[in-house]
Order: sequence, then structure tokens, then C-alpha cells
Amino acid sequence: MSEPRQAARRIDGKAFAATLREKIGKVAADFAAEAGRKPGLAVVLVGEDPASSVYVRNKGKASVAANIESFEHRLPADTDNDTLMALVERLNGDPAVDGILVQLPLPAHLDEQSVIAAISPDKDVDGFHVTNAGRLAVGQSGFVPCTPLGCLMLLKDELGDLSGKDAVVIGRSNIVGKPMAQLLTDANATVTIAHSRTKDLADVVRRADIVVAAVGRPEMIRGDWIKPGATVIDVGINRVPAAEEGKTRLVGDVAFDEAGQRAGAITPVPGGVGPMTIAVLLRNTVVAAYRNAGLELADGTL
Ligand SMILES: NC(=O)C1=CN([C@@H]2O[C@H](COP(=O)(O)OP(=O)(O)OC[C@H]3O[C@@H](n4cnc5c(N)ncnc54)[C@H](OP(=O)(O)O)[C@@H]3O)[C@@H](O)[C@H]2O)C=CC1
Ligand SMILES: Nc1nc(=O)c2c([nH]1)NC[C@@H]1CN(c3ccc(C(=O)N[C@@H](CCC(=O)O)C(=O)O)cc3)C=[N+]21
Repeated sequence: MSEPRQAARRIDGKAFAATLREKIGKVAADFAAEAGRKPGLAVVLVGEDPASSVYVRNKGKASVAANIESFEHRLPADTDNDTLMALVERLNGDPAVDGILVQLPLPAHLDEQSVIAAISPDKDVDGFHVTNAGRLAVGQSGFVPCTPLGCLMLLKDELGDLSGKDAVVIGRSNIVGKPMAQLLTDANATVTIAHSRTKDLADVVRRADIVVAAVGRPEMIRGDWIKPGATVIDVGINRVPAAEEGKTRLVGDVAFDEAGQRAGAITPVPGGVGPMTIAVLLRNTVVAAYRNAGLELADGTL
């Protein structure tokens, strides 16, 4: 008879994020007492994409609960570049706004790069501006993209010191894969970045103590690719048809049930990385508020 396998620990990103949001709420209240205003986050949504709408609504709710003022700007899908740029400029100059997030992807007729470039780096709580990407690359303090920073928090909580761990990041996007690899490198892991041209991805993954999957392909990473005991962080959010006719469900980039038989610990989807992204967004907003108001926030407070 084969030995029964120990199921992986389930990394509860939802609970971790709730704890973090509570801490952020207290620091935001301290800020308000000192500055005479709450930290402010402006979220810009162009068009009516239903998934984006849900996400924007969740951010709004989480902000309010964490003592952060939320300013929502919903623009029609046919908004032109100049109108969007003018809004970003206005938010750059608005002293009540500490953080600006322009929900991506934008409709195809709009130029994402120029919109991101227009956001003041001091209000770029997504960490997408080239100034912040550059700061991360050279080790200066700036805003770090929310999803990779959230993943790093979960990894440190799970593993403690990451020194010398073999990590593979699958995906090399500017918003997830690349900054994730940078953060892991800075944490002294040995990092492999895999992508669509990687040969023998399964073999690359088999060597890794830490697997971060940010591909956008439902359940692509199979259970038998996972090194026994590895820590698996699943960033993917993919909507697929559910068993029940006409319904959908969310799955990650990792085949959760299979991988859970071999991993030491694994994040679920939903309830893993997603809630961390929102919590880190709020964290970055509070950090921005302190910096923009010229107030001191002690290192390591958030
Ligand atoms: N939980 C959260 O908060 C968030 C979740 N997401 C989710 O994470 C996933 C990734 O997002 P994002 O980084 O924006 O996606 P992108 O589409 O920008 O990048 C996907 C990456 O995966 C690589 N890739 C695609 N196919 C393969 C393959 N067959 N084998 C290996 N690598 C492959 C691509 O390689 P190449 O560069 O060669 O094309 C690319 O680098 C998505 O599911 C997205 O919804 C994203 C942001 C936040
Ligand atoms: N400028 C910009 N910044 C972003 O950070 C950004 C973006 N654009 N565009 C879209 C992606 C995606 N993203 C998610 C964040 C949280 C959840 C989330 O909270 N997920 C929950 C619930 C999911 C659900 O039930 O729908 C979970 O995984 O448990 C999901 C996805 C941020 N993104």
C-alpha cells in the first residue's frame, strides 16, 4: 500500500490580509489625528468591465474600513487619452489624494505606458511608474508593486529567512513576475525566472523550494512538478466554467488539489494572494500619505 501523503498547509492570505488591514487602519487613524485628514486613495476605472468593477468596489470597501478615504472615478469606455491624462494631472495636484491607481488593462485605444508615466511617482501606490521600478531595481526605497510584495509577506511568514532557497518565478510581467524575482533576489533566494520560452518548465519547477506562479493559465502547473515540501504561491486568477451550467468559478495557475499532495504549503485561489494585493495597496497608500505630508512613519511600522 502506498503511504498516505501529508496534505500541504493552506496559506490563508485572506486571514493574513485581514490582520494587516487592521494594523493599517490604526496607522491611518494616527495619520488622520496628526495630519487632520485621512489618507486618500483615488481609483480610476475606464469602461464597464465587470471583473474590474467588482475589484474596484472591493478596494473601496477595504479602504473605508481601514480609515482611508476612497475616491472613485468611473469614466466611459470611449474616454480619450487627453481626458484621462487631464484627470491624472488633477489627481497629482490634489492634496487630498495620496495614492492613484488606474485600473489595468485599459481599453485598447488608450496608451497604458503614457498614463502610468503621467502619475506622480510619489502617488504611484501600484509601483508601476518607471521611477519606482528603477528604485526597486537599484535598491532605493520607493513603491513596490502590491501583488509581489504581498507574496513576499506570505513567504516570509511561512518560511522565515529565505536565504539560499531555490525559487522559481513563472511569468515575467512588469507588474508581477519581474518585481517578484527582484524581491526574492533581495531576500537572498537564488531565483530562476521562467516564461513562455522556457524549456522543460516542469524540470525547472521540480528544483524549486519556492514556486511563484504568475502566468494566467488555469491549473497549468501540475502536482508532479512540485518538489515535495515546497512552498507554492499561486498568483493566477482565472475564471473557468463551473460544473453547474452557466456558472463560473475561479482557479489559479496551479492545479491546487494535485500540488497540495506534494507541497509543504500552498495558497488557495480565491483566498490567497488576491486579498494580499488589496491590503498592500492600502499599506502603500498610508506610507504615501506620511511621505506626502512630510510626517515621520517609523521604519517597520507597516
Ligand atoms: N492575485 C492578484 O492580486 C493578481 C493576479 N493576477 C493574475 O496573475 C496572472 C499573471 O498576471 P500578469 O503577470 O499580469 O500576466 P501577463 O499576461 O502580463 O504575463 C504572463 C506571463 O506568463 C508567461 N507565460 C505565458 N504562458 C506561459 C507558458 N505556457 N509557460 C510559461 N510561462 C508562460 C508569459 O511569458 P512571456 O513573457 O514569454 O509572454 C508572461 O511572462 C493572471 O492570471 C492574472 O489574472 C495579476 C495581478 C494581480
Ligand atoms: N492598476 C492595477 N493594479 C492592480 O493591482 C490590478 C489591476 N490594475 N488590474 C487587475 C489586477 C488584478 N488584481 C486583483 C486584486 C485583488 C483580487 C482579489 O481580491 N481576489 C480575491 C477575490 C476574487 C473574487 O472573488 O473575484 C481572492 O483571490 O480571494 C483579485 C485581483 C489587481 N490588479
